[in-house]
Amino acid sequence: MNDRLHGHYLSRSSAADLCAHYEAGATLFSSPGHTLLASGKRSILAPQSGAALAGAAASLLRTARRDGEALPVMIGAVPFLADAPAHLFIPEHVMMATGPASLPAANPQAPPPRARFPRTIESIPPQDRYQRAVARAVERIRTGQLDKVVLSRSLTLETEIDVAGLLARLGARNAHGYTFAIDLAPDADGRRTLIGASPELLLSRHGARVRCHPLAGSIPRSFDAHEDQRRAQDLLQSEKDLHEHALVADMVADSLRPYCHSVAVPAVPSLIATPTMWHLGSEVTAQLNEPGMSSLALAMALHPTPAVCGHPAALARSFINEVEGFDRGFFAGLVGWMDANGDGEWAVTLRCAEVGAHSATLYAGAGIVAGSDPELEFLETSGKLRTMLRAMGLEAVLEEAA
Ligand SMILES: C=C(O[C@H]1C=CC=C(C(=O)O)[C@@H]1O)C(=O)O
Repeated sequence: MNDRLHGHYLSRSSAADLCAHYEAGATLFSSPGHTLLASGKRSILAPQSGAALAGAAASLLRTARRDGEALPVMIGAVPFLADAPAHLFIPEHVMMATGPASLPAANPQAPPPRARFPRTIESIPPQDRYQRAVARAVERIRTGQLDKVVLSRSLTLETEIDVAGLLARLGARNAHGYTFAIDLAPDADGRRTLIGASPELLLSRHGARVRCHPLAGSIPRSFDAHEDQRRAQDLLQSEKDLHEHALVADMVADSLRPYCHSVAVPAVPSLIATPTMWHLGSEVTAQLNEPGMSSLALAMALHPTPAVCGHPAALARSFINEVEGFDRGFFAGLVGWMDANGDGEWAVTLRCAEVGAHSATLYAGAGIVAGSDPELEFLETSGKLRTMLRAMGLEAVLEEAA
């Protein structure tokens, strides 16, 4: 972020202060580098197709600047599907601090909150249908019709969620990731919040410096330290996971090349740990050719990567549409912010839920390649759902949902 932003527009709070001041209706985005707390909506971007989104966002930021806003920032979420409406806005007030929004007072080892068990749990698709869809995907991949597809599932819980408490716990447990709570347009039932803790940076741009950190290839963690290490080492050597990962890292690098030079991809991926999962990750760096290409424009050029859709993308998207059985909405899209210079950070919208007044819908997916095992892929999605369920104090929901 532009250093001038520290000067006037944004106050000098600590990231922990900002997280502590979050209340339902505000918007917070936190990365390892920056935390932004926004309130009010000065202007909301009108619905746009994916191709027109970045241009319209830049133009709204220019208008805000012309109207006297010294350093406007746009924040919000873009859905998985290019033709579904994004929710991006310029807030009335933004406070920004350096560093992630982990609350020192919130101990990651502390017992989870005592939550009331949901009145109903709806799993779409249920386990048997999810596993059949994986088996069908594997067959298509083996016959050469697809290389990879990401199949996901959703879990809708009828329950009331304390969004501020949930955000504080997510921030405390995922300080290395991207924690967010985006106030969405309310529906007939009231306020809706997109909340989560994603481990995956789609793209950041600061001046000419561009960074992406694609993840793909995963295994759930174990409470047993020895077993946990064994799983991590297996993942690093798994041919299936290395192939699944390479499809994403190569595609990210190829998508940057028309706009960037010095695109660097590590020769081998490294291990990335979240409290519930091990992942393979590659930090891709590049230098931007055209200063006019904003972080959102670049992010949209990458989206959807094979970490959330598949390869080839159009075929994977139509297979997802055929078999998943629910609307992904903002899940597997992007979430983040951008300033009027085009600098910004966009994370992949993962390990998240859309929370309404009386229900929450959680999402998780897994990348399917030729070597995928349907039951292991289902267990992988359960591991990913644990990020949200553990912070909600509702891990027991997984047994019920299976
Ligand atoms: C689709 C998800 O994860 C993606 C990101 C990291 C690893 C993934 C995997 O190994 O399948 C997925 O591609 C999710 O968390 O719901």
